Amino acid sequence: MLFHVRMNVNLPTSMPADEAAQLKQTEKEFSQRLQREGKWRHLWRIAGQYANVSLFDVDSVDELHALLTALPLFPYMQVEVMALCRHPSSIHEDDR
Ligand SMILES: O=C(O)CC1=CCC(=O)O1
Repeated sequence: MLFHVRMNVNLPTSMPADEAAQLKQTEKEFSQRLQREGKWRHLWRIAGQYANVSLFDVDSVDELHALLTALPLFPYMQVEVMALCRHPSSIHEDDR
């Protein structure tokens, strides 16, 4: 199942710089593991914003929820999810 996910990150300005850097590093390692596993298919920065657009390929909504809520930055994110299905005109066989 494919999901388009937008994540807006809002770290508190009061957070110490070393704590923010550690969180971002842990987030990076977590997301790169999921990318290598094929669960996090694409990850793009939204230009000019501390936000990303991602494509997840998971087995269920429950799995997506578990992955998103396990993100180290999750407590500081606003997350929007759109479920995707195959477009009849798509030429990409893996669009499902
Ligand atoms: O920087 C972000 O957009 C938040 C994030 C998600 C995965 C990652 O490595 O950083």
